[in-house]
Amino acid sequence: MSKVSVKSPPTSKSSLEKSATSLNENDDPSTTPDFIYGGPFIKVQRPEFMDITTPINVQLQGTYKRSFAYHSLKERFPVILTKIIDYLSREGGKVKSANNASDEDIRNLIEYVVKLKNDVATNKKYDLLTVDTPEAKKWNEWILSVDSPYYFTNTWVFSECYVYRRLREGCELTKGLANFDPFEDQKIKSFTGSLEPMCVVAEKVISMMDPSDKDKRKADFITLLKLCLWSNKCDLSLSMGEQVTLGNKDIDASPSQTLIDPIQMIVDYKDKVLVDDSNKISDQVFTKAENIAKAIEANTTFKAKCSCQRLAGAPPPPVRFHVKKIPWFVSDVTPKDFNFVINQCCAATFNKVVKLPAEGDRAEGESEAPPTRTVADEALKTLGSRWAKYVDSGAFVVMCDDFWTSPHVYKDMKKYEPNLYRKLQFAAAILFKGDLNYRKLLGERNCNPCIGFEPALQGFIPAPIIAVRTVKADLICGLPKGKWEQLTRIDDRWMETGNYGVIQFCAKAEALKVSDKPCEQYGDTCKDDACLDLDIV
Ligand SMILES: O=P(O)(O)OC[C@H]1O[C@](O)(CO)[C@@H](O)[C@@H]1O
Repeated sequence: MSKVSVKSPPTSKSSLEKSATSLNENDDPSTTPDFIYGGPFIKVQRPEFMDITTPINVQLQGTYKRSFAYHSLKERFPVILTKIIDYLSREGGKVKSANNASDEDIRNLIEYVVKLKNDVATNKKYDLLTVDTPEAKKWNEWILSVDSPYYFTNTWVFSECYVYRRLREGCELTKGLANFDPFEDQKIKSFTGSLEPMCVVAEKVISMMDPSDKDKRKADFITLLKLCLWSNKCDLSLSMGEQVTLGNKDIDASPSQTLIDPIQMIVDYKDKVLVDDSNKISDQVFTKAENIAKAIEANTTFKAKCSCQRLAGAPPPPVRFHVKKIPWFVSDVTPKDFNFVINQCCAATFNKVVKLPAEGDRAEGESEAPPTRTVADEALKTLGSRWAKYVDSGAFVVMCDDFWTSPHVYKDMKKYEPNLYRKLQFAAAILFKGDLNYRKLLGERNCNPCIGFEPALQGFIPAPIIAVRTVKADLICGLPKGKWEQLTRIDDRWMETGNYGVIQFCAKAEALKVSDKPCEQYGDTCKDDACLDLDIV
């Protein structure tokens, strides 16, 4: 079996530049240098830090001291960055030999991350990026265009994305660590620590591949959506790098542990799904899929058309995975991670006898030995091989557009990346997984939790949108009246835990208009004759 390999993009490097003035939350704005330079009578207007949660209809930001943005910038980022510093200090030898790097590279990167950590914690001004790439130049334009270029007083999503982009620059500026992934070790541990639930899920997925009737296929699709939802709990940025296994049990070799069964977890967590559009999604995707299948059988020539009726090029392949070009939010997938997962599944070795939970009222330890189950790697290896074939045949395509690692929210894609918006228009549906995607779908705006999903998207609907998200940040939409208040009364931090989820769907689609941005090739908008694929972001 040839190893799967989707290409990673090139990187480049240059020297570091320093600049900083800072506003600390305890500083009195009237005594900061800007006030003095501005002359004794020109008061510098800066957003104050307020001891409140994020107000309704404003963007998440670190100045609200009871917000998750403030907690993340003040408490979580130092932990995430300290883990990298500790790892480089402890495992520098391993990192050096794996990357053909020098002691100086390790020292420079540690120094860079220490400065970054201090800059975030003390609310320094953003530094400009100094690597000389077109993408870095775009970042500098964005940095120079924000109203308040400080970690706590700019939107949280910009500051958070900026920190991960700076981490990348720290690697790019070294000689030997240009391709080093500071989160690789944590991601590998997370994978190997999840082999048991993955083997359990693989057996279920393999069973779905047998020929079956439409109702069973739709039910299976809904099961896959819910597996996608709850696997999102395994997010290393939320856990700050601590290993998270589904079912939250330490996995050890002895059979004393009961089975970690994500399929059962879907049932157990049923009431935690606050919005469940999975039936509507399943209907929409199946209808589209059947139309495509009929068209293919009838040898239809799929044409992607501009509204000027000229061909806009061959339609895209069926399934597209939009991954991240650089290491991002700790557990986000890069092309290298995509290859790793498929190759590791193909070569998985796992075999364990686990106890099944005691049934009925028979307490554990009664005379009969509790039932057990052998969890083995066969199904996972079969699935891995099938996925490898899909990559080789082009049925799976991996893409990593710069836009996904930019600080922009999705309603601004038409402005910053209209061709990506246009590419997405071909899709039967676009599945956005995760909390950061959800924040960007909602424009990082703490909207009224009861407004519908479509209005919350603020015009970002290149194709039908599916959002599958465990709730990890303080914004949400589509809740039934009173639900938000009910959950907040029980636990006012419920939105930061990952213990609740939504599966939301907007069936509408809105192609780029000429007023948005003419098609570069044909001076008009592109429309597609047939939706061919599912985009997974
Ligand atoms: O992997 P996901 O689900 O996008 O999680 C990333 C999200 O998790 C956090 O890192 C922690 O809540 C957020 O800052 C970010 O929105």
